[in-house]
Amino acid sequence: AELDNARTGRSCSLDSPPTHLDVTQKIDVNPPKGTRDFPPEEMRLRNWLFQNFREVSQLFGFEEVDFPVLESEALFIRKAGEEIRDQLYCFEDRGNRRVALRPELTPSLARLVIQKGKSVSLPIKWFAIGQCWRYERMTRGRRREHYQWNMDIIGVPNVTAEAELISSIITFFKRIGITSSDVGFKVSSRKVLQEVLRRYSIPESLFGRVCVIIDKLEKIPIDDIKKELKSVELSEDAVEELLQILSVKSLTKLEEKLGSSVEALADLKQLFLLAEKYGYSDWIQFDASIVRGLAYYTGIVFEGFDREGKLRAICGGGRYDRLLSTFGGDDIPACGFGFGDAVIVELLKERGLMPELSPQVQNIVCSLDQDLQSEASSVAARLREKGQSVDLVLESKPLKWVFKRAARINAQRLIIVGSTEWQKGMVSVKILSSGEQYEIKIDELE
Ligand SMILES: CC(=O)Nc1cnc2ccccc2c1
Repeated sequence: AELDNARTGRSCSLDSPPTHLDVTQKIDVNPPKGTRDFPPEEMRLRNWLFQNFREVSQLFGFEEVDFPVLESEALFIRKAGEEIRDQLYCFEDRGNRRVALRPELTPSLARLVIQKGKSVSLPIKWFAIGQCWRYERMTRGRRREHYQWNMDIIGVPNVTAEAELISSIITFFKRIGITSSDVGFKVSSRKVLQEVLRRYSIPESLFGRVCVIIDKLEKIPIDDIKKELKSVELSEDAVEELLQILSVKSLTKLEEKLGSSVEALADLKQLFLLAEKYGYSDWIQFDASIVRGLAYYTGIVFEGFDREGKLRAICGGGRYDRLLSTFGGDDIPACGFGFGDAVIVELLKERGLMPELSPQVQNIVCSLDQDLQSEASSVAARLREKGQSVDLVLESKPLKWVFKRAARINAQRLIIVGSTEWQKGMVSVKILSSGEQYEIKIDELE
């Protein structure tokens, strides 16, 4: 059976994990290709970033949610030629189920909204911070995982929802020192594309695919774009008109081209008016070429970009009014955004805005005398009961060693349990920043 299991690959490589007696070859201590460890310093930066994500989400009254990193593959099978589909980290589990590591959070959120159905009242305002995965050939040496912050508003049809989402991202940027001279938002609406396709009687069913192709503008040669558009039966004229419209950079020009009756125009005008009222007009600009690469967007789309043009999009989002109904749910309007943990760090480095995060501990407690180790433990316990953080030195070490460690962990106070002081029911304290030193009764210590 064991051999059989091993052959079919049903069991992991070893039935029992190697014990200390089994070590023959050294294991690879690096994490799997395209993935990262988070040692303390990197973890402090990640926690700082996520804390800001959380505080902004709560400032906007959003509730936190989360979902399994593993989902049914069916959640992400969209036939629109999206890159996210080509790189799906999917496999067959031991129960022969097709599953995937989530490449994004929105489909899981949609699934949970439908599952909750009538038991949650609209509008829903949820946020999540979750690890997302992709499997791409390591030829490109890119990462296979990243963390995404998502905020979504479900059940609000008008653009006040998109205006609110953009406001929350700007609030985040401001909190970490990024201004509208560092970053802007390109805003458009897919209803512009929809209108052009309608005028050339292109079937609605091709809408998602056309958007995915258009999103590759500036990423692949224009001729390939034209070829791909032709492959979805767009006529020469339709392609020309499409590319014409996409180069429009002002709402007035758009109105000239499309006429004032188009819904896209009304949405965009209202969004820019709301931006004015929020006070973030200088952060956003209309740019018809913005379509985003996810097939399910149906209306306003936006992306945060670095004005120096060195980095890839920082974040992006938009309206996806049809996603819930494609999952068999009711026709509920929805919009949201995703904000990755990679480009933002590059931007902070570029702008010299990386935070100085060092480990902090209030006390380091040690005993200089082997027999007083347990007394040191009781002092540590006492301080911790009072909510004081303590790094307890767990084996007898020379004072020089303790000072070195105290400096490394940034301890504020050194508490020494020494026999002479202990006889008097006291310990000696040293404030490491000032060097001030004094003795204190144990039960006065706090
Ligand atoms: C810059 C970066 O790490 N991007 C990235 C990394 N991993 C991903 C994984 C899933 C989907 C998108 C991803 C995007």
